Parts: sequence; C-alpha cells; structure tokens
Amino acid sequence: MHLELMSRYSQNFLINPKIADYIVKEAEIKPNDIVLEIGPGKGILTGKLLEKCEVYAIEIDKTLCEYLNIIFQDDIKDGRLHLICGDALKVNFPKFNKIVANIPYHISSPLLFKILEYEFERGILMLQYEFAERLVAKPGSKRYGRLSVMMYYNGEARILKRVKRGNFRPVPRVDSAIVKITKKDRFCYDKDKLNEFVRKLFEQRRKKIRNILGEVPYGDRRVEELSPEEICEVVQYADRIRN
Ligand SMILES: C[S@@+](CC[C@H](N)C(=O)[O-])C[C@H]1O[C@@H](n2cnc3c(N)ncnc32)[C@H](O)[C@@H]1O
Repeated sequence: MHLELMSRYSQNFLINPKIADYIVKEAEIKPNDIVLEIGPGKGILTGKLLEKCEVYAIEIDKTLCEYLNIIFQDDIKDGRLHLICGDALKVNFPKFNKIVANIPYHISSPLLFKILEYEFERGILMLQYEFAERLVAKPGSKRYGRLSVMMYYNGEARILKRVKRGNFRPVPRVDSAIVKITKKDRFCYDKDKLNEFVRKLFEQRRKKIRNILGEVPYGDRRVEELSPEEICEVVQYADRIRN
C-alpha cells in the first residue's frame, strides 16, 4: 500500500510522536471517556488514545480504513475501537464526551460548525494556524468574523501551541495550532436565526449595520466592531421587527 503517495483529503500526517502525546495529555482522558476522532489517518493519535479509553474514529479514505482495520484489529475485536469508514460531514456522530482530531483542513469550517452542534466536554483540535486565530479573534481585529461569534455562543476556544509545518508529511504550506475547545452554551437567540443574521452581517462586514438591516441598535457601526453580545442585541431586534 503506497500510503506516502496519497495527497487527497488534506492528508498531511503528523510525524512527531511528542506532539501526539501532547494532544492526548491535553485531552485529560479518563478510562470512562468516549473519544471521537475525525480523520485518524495512519493512526498516530488513535493508538495513543486507545491506550486510555474507547474510541470512535471516522476516516473517509478507503485505503486508510483498510490499513487501520488491520493494525487495530485487536482493539476493534475488543470493542474498544469503532472504525467508521465514511465522510465526517455526512455521518451522524456517535455519543462522545471528548473529541480529538488533526482536522482535514479543506473542511475545517463546515466540520467545526458540525462539531459545535454536539454536546461534549472538551475538544483538542489541530487546525491551520490562521483558522485557529479566527476562532479566538476579538472584535475589531482582522480575523474576527462569523466563526469567532459562533464559537463564542458555543463555548470557549484557546490556542495552546503553534505547531511548525515540518512536523507533518507531506509538509503543508502553513503552520498549525493545537486548540482547546470547552463546550459551553451561551444563549442569545434561536441558533438558526442567529447563524443566518451573523452570516448576512459578516458577508458585508465593511457596511454600516443600518445599511444592511435598517434601523436597529448599533446601526451606525460595522458588525466587525461589535462584541458577540452587541451582535446578539442587533439580531434579536432585527428578527422581531421582521416578524
Ligand atoms: C490532516 S490528516 C490527519 C491524519 C492523522 N490524524 C494524523 O494526525 O496524522 C486528515 C485525515 O482526515 C481524513 N479525512 C479527510 N476528509 C475527511 C472527511 N470528510 N471525513 C473523515 N475523514 C476525512 C484524511 O483522509 C486524513 O486521514
């Protein structure tokens, strides 16, 4: 099997076991935890997770799935590893309380929004550095956007560590970041409506809000300057006057 030749599906494999150890340590895994791993690849994280708890792993690549089926056959037989060969954007996630993943970069955004729909305690995710900056960005900064606001309403994200591109094979064009996500629902408004308005506002981030939604609170400001709570006030008001 020519695993090294495969470059589809954002396959930049982590080759530094110390970083894999760090990710697993930050997940603070207890024996009763159920960890969901997205994109196990060649299993560098999977093996370390299996030493600690039960794991569900979703891998889209059939060849990798066959490979994982062989190298982890004992864990699969024991019911400790549940390997799901499929697209993480399409399959329903099983019940889990922690999520660990070196995220396939081409689907970071939809995958993150999907992950945030589930209830869990902690996520330790490897993301492209710039994407991680968008998750934790503050109002008024260049990277502040829809992702930052929706992250705020679903939990807390913190960049734990920068990971240089040389720790992956093939070497990607950008560095990565290990991000810790603690799930916490902060209520603002109906989630779908919040999402819809936040998307609409950030699509026109340089416009004054009143030129997008009419007369609403903070109408003379731009969405990129407003905190998530201020955006929430705008959304509540705009949806009420719409109905
Ligand atoms: C960045 S690699 C990480 C691999 C491994 N976890 C590691 O750290 O070396 C991303 C992995 O996600 C898989 N993948 C890509 N798109 C996927 C999808 N939609 N659903 C599930 N797995 C996917 C790839 O085949 C690859 O194994």
